[in-house]
Amino acid sequence: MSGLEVRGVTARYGDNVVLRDVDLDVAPGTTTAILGPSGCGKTTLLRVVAGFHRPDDGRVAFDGRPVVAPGAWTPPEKRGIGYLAQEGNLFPHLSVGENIAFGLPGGMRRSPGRVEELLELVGLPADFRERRPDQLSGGQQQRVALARSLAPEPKVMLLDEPFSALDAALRSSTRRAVADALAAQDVTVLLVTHDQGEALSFADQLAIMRSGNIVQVGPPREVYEHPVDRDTASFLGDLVVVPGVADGRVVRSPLGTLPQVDPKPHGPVQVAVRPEQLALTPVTDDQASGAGRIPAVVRSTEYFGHDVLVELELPADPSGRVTATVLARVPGDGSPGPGDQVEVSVRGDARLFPAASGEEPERA
Ligand SMILES: Nc1ncnc2c1ncn2[C@@H]1O[C@H](COP(=O)(O)OP(=O)(O)OP(=O)(O)O)[C@@H](O)[C@H]1O
Repeated sequence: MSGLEVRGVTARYGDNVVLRDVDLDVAPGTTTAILGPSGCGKTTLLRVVAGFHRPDDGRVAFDGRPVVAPGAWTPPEKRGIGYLAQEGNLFPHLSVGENIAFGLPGGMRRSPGRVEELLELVGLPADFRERRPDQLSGGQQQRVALARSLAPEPKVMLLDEPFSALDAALRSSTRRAVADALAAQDVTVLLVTHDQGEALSFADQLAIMRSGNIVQVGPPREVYEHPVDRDTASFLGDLVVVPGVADGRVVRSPLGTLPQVDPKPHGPVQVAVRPEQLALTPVTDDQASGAGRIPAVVRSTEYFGHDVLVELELPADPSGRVTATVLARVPGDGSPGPGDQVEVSVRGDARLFPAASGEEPERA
């Protein structure tokens, strides 16, 4: 049984169909991130689950109990959900304690000590109870808003871009505090985001959405390493793509001859790897070229501290023509500089996608 089950949900605004036959299962007590470009329907899906938008078709069930189905409709306030949006929307005239107590059935008097418990759950000291929201940082405000939404002990928690208003440093510490609090409550979580790193690090399951459809669902690592198509692959992070020719056993490309993993197409393909899959070895005059390594020249570098993006030209063809320009991501210390000769090798598996129409494959 799923903590949250979405089946065949179709939804529209007027004539504009924004969800098309969406299916999604979230196991009880786990977190699923929905990731997709702006306007693909993420928030609408959250609104359907919450009961703020009625779908045209399909069903939604919590712990096997339908809340939307043909002939069944549970209003939002009876669904047992918590909702945390981008701005926590705390009541500015109430103290932190009063804000949290607002979410408690019967208020603070009925549940003595519960406000302090919830503050501790979200990693804030008990004396924050007396503060006003404007005496808190953005991240602390989001934690209080989370404590307020967790107060009624929801079964399902919906998070709509809850960290996007925070700066980078606050975002990662708030994200960790929120993840810990949610894990301790054993709540089923649906997170909407268009931050790839957030989706990959926060969730147990990742659902990629495009134009109202879920195109891939799986553990974050699997989706990152085995994306179903090129759009999904590039949406999740930098991608190096070169043309290649596959024979069912190996694929030949400017990145060398690489073993084929499933699927095993024949003929022209696009060969895709992540920049961090490209390993660089410096070339010295007295050194013979290593097996499986492709000579390349560094065109430029971009320094990010923890790593460096190295732009490389692969002059593999005998005429000296540049066959491809690719990016490698290497550790920040001791990376090569512009004009350096290096050798490139591919670590791990390359993904193969159908050749772009009209593109002539180049043979390495
Ligand atoms: N209340 C509304 N009335 C009419 N159209 C709407 C309404 N809300 C959203 N839409 C449209 O529905 C589509 C999906 O919107 P939705 O907000 O679900 O996308 P999203 O993936 O959450 O986008 P974003 O990441 O930008 O928040 C968009 O084309 C949007 O313009």
